[in-house]
Amino acid sequence: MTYATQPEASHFVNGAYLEDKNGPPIEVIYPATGAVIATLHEATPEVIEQAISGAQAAQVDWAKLSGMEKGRVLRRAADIMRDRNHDLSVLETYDTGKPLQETLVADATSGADALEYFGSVAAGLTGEHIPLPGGDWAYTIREPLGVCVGLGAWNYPTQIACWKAAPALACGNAMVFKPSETTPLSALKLAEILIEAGAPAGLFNVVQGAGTVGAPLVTDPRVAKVSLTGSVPTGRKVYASAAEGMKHVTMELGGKSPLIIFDDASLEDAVGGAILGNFYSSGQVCSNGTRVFVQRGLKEAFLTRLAERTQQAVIGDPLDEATNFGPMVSEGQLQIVLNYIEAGKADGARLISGGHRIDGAGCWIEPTIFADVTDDMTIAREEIFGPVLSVLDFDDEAEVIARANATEYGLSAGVYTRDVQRGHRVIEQLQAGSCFLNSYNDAPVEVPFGGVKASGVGRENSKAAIEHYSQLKSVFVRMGETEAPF
Ligand SMILES: NC(=O)C1=CN([C@@H]2O[C@H](COP(=O)(O)OP(=O)(O)OC[C@H]3O[C@@H](n4cnc5c(N)ncnc54)[C@H](O)[C@@H]3O)[C@@H](O)[C@H]2O)C=CC1
Repeated sequence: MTYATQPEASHFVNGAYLEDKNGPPIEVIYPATGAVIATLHEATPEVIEQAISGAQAAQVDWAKLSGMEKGRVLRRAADIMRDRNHDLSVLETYDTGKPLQETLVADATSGADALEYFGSVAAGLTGEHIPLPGGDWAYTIREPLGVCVGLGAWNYPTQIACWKAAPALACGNAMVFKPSETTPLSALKLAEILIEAGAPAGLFNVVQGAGTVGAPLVTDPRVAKVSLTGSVPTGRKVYASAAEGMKHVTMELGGKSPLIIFDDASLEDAVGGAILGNFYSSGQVCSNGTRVFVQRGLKEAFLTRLAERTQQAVIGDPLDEATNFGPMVSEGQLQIVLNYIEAGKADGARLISGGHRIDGAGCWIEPTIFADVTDDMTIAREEIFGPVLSVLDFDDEAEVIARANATEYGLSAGVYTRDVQRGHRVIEQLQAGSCFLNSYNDAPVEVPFGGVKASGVGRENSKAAIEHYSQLKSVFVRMGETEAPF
């Protein structure tokens, strides 16, 4: 790797690295070993001020560029990211602990897709012409919002930064991005790359810190929009505080998504979907299908095959490309997951495999499968955000739809069946923003992504994201005389 894990400085503001050691230190831990790989500092009020005022200044000139010009910068950034995918992936593995086998294909590459996609749509962002009676007409102008704030979670740091920056910048906004304090490294690389690609200084800034740094970003009157990827409790706080300032929001929050497997499903595909939807990124994926409803006829065969395939997980050095199951992101998250496993046992769920911390340094936990889980158990109700798969039994379609929807969340849902009509019929009734039929956890940039109910507001990716980073000005044009009553 050519990148050092210790960045040049903690923040990236106004086109350059910026340090202010007066902020409390943030130790970055490599979760596979527990080693401290970098020390950064939380942003002080002075750093936050520089970032917001720099973004505000940069946004004015950036907005004046044509869509073609803006798009060209984003597409160049996408190319640079792809060229450096290997080094960026290694850095992401150090930051998160996710195996290199995953980060090589799902992080910087997904970020590059977003930059390329929104770089390509930028030139097509126009208003419309609206003919009116009597020869009058109106037109609309699609305008940027101004300075946008992005707040990231720790599970997909590069992807989250790009999914927010790319549509924001394509629409003519500037951004101040605050990564999760657990994974602060990779967003800095995006900031460097955007400058290299020709973005003006101040257009995309990175400031470090926890909620104490996020909160003043959200309330700053110069900020027009806040996009958060995080938990539901944080979402409630950030949404409420953004509402005070009547700001636009995008909320990409947590889930407890159902994965419904009918007994006519392809067993191998259904088991594959359950593995993807529970153990990829060691279960630290918001859209995971953690309530696996299996129709009773397939239950025992499903459990047997799932346990067999889970035994084949290659758990080990995340930098070894053969490894496909890594550690939890942090000791704190590990303890949360272990507590949920204890709750599952205490509630009477049947432990099929896993269930323990893996001895040694780092934050390792076994991929864990529970069977005979019932709807009222804690592990079936609360988001665990770790490799804990719960199998629930069901008999018929209407019953499973009602049970799948009986949650405050609504991020994702999956259905495995060979009956095409049933597949679509069931999905139509599921309360979820992103649904999968005979698949799980796909997130291509062309497709809208986001939740319903407590799982979120707004959509990322696709043309839908444009609506969340721009606003329309309507201009009415009268061609005749102005008629007034007196
Ligand atoms: N729907 C989606 O697209 C995704 C959702 N998530 C969700 O994220 C959660 C895990 O990530 P975490 O980092 O633990 O989430 P978190 O909610 O603890 O933090 C998210 C971000 O918000 C910041 N923050 C916390 N309090 C704040 C406040 N009062 N004001 C402003 N900013 C504040 C944090 O520093 C962090 O950058 C899970 O619930 C997961 O489901 C994760 C990935 C994708």
